[in-house]
Amino acid sequence: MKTSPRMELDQLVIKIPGRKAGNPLSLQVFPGQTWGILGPNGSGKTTLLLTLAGLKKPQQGQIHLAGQALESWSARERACQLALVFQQQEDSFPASVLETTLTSRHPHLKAWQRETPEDSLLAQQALERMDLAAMEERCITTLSGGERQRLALACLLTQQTPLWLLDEPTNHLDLHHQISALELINEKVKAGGSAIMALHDLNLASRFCSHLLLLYPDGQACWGPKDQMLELPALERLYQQPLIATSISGQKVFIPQTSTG
Ligand SMILES: Nc1ncnc2c1ncn2[C@@H]1O[C@H](COP(=O)(O)OP(=O)(O)OP(=O)(O)O)[C@@H](O)[C@H]1O
Repeated sequence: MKTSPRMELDQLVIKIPGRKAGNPLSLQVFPGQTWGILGPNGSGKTTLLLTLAGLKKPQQGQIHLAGQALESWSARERACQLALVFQQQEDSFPASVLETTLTSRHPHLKAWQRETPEDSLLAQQALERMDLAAMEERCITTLSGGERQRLALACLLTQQTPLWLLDEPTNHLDLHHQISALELINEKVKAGGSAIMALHDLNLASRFCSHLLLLYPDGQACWGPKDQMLELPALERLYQQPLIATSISGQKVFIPQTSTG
């Protein structure tokens, strides 16, 4: 049986203030795929993710989520389909780590319904997975940058959606937690989920993405399976940065060239 795309972009043009319309994006994200969005600062990665989340209107084109126009989903139904991690987490009030994680179950509950013991268990398991179990009673305003990012990932996990949209998921994370976050995403995708994430680290993109979308600051774009996208000239043009390409254990690795070599 043919698998249906989890998300489909059809001639999508995002709105970037002061920039002329970029290349229309037409691509399909299937279960089992991790798409990386690569591009320099200001190229539109966050704007694209916000547009895919339904939080910004596109300039033109269509987005389909699970076969249905994105705008036709109610906010609650949409939150059962896709979960987000964005760069700045705004906390509306000083709740505990566990309470905050539990709010990710709300899209799955009826308006009057309280969280069940199963919801609490899911939240606690997610906190455990993100090494935050010992902090579940802490007020979120006391967390460090990396701990906050891990909390955002724990919330994503607790929301239990088939699609994850992530804006620089490794932001603020130490090396161990960067890899553990990306392995979590991989695990989710291997189990039939899908992820679309903006990344600045080419080597992590090479290792953890199946597909890449390259966004240029002038609005040009190209996309496809990662092996076709990880070509030196295209990447050097993307970042305006000379690179050295090598391979370690069959994995492409890129090192920025500096004026000293
Ligand atoms: N409300 C706004 N008014 C004016 N310009 C905006 C506004 N929102 C975004 N922009 C501009 O749109 C462009 C794309 O921003 P976006 O945050 O999507 O880039 P990005 O690729 O995610 O960048 P970074 O790598 O720095 O996170 C940037 O030049 C930004 O300054």
